Amino acid sequence: MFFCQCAPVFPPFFLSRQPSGLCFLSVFPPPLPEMKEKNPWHTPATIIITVIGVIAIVALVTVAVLQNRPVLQKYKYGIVLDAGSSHTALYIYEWPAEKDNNTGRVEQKYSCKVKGKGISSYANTPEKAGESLNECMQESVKQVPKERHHETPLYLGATAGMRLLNLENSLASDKVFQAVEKALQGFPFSFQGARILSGQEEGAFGWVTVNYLDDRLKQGLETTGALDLGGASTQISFVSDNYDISESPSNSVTFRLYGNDYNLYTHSFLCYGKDQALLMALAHQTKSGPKTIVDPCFHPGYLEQKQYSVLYDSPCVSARKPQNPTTTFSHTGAGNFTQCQDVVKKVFNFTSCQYSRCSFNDVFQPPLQGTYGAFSAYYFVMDFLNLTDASTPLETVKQKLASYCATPWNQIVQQHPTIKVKYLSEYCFSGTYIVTLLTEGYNFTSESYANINFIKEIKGSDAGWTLGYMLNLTNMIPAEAPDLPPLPHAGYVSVVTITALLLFVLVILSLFCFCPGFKKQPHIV
Ligand SMILES: O=c1ccn([C@@H]2O[C@H](COP(=O)(O)OP(=O)(O)O)[C@@H](O)[C@H]2O)c(=O)[nH]1
Repeated sequence: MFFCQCAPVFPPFFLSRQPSGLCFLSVFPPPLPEMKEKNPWHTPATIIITVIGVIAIVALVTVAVLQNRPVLQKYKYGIVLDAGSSHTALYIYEWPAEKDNNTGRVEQKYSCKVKGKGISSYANTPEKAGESLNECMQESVKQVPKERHHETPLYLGATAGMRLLNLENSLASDKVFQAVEKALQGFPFSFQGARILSGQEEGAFGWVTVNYLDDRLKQGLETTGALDLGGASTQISFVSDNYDISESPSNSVTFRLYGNDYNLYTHSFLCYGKDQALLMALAHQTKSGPKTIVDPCFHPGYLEQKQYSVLYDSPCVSARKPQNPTTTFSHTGAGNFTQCQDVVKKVFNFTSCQYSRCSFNDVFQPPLQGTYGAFSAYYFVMDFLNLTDASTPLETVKQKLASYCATPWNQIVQQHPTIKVKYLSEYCFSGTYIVTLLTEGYNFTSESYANINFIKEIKGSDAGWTLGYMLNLTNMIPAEAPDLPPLPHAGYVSVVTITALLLFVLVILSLFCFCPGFKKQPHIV
């Protein structure tokens, strides 16, 4: 055997012996004996487990997501027409279709103010009452998806204007309803009828609306009282712990909503809406049929010729019509808040009370309690006067009103060129009436006045009786609290995902710890 003794050399050169036995000088090192590192994670068992694990997790999470995925949201709708004394308003409500019996939140989608006056003003031309609704109704047809038209309930509720017309002339009131029903039946909705709401319903449904929108009913929180001021009537509704129903059962409305019992005090004062109250205040000043009245509730410099026949054309004042008055009278303003309050106080009867306590006109009222939402004309008037801020003390409200009433009429007209003169002229009276009704009438003090919030809407839905009315007629508020899933959708998916991942990690760890093959160090073959 011939051996080539390769002499040692210095790097970076190497000597390598070829199979022929010859030695070569090279810059490459001679190959080492073959070294193969085996990764234990690359065993077939691990790969199969990993693939199965990943597939299982993906499948689990997919099923969880798909099973509980909120289906493409579909909505249901309801339409309510509020036929008030001064105007009619239409509201469309919507709610998630799959939750219409309990948990779904009903929201106002659209509102439309009907042009012209309230339906009661069409007593002599009833067909026009129906026609007046067409524009808003046609818009509703566009607002509600076509496939929902036939199942969308449509209600018309009339309030104090129609209550008064019904008292005055029930035949005329029936004809107005016939015309309105005929018009509404011509639309593709599910018309559920037109009717006059009782004052108690108006008060109670206004209370339901406010507390529903505030989420107080579902959560069983202390409720908010509701103060509604219309043109022809006004309502006060609240829960009082000290309300003994037996003292005045006619003021009590009981509800069981979401598993809670409510004993609501409510009263509606017909003729004490701000328009009828103004007529009553004028009637007090024109008892003797004068040619001129100097009215402290109108601005200095205000002057308007008014007809006695128009002034007394309402059941709220007709009985007080003076004997043989002139045809017209001059209505001039004096702009004095304190004197205006004295005039306003005359429309209330504070002297007789057959109960332990009263508001006015011998009407029982339990002690005031909690906070109140004051809406409709309460809001319109106080918003115009810039007095909606709940932090404004009652004394400041009175001072601001006094200053506003004393402002000369020509200055007021100049400052508000876009507001109709008729409405503009009445804000001094309306503001004074609101403060007097709340303090002298309902007994709010300087302290409790701070609990009144003047509101137009809550979370995008108007405050008023219409939403509560629809919720009631569609059984949308259950008597008992609905059984809710313990977790919301997102929470459910998260829990399933995290649990699946934990399980996977656990399986891999246990394989690693308990299967000896997984512990082997890399080995050299
Ligand atoms: O944008 C508005 C809408 C209404 N009002 C007044 O608010 C009262 C609302 O009365 P509604 O017709 O609702 O009367 P109801 O039938 O409830 O007595 C009337 O005095 C209206 O003049 C207002 O000042 N601004």
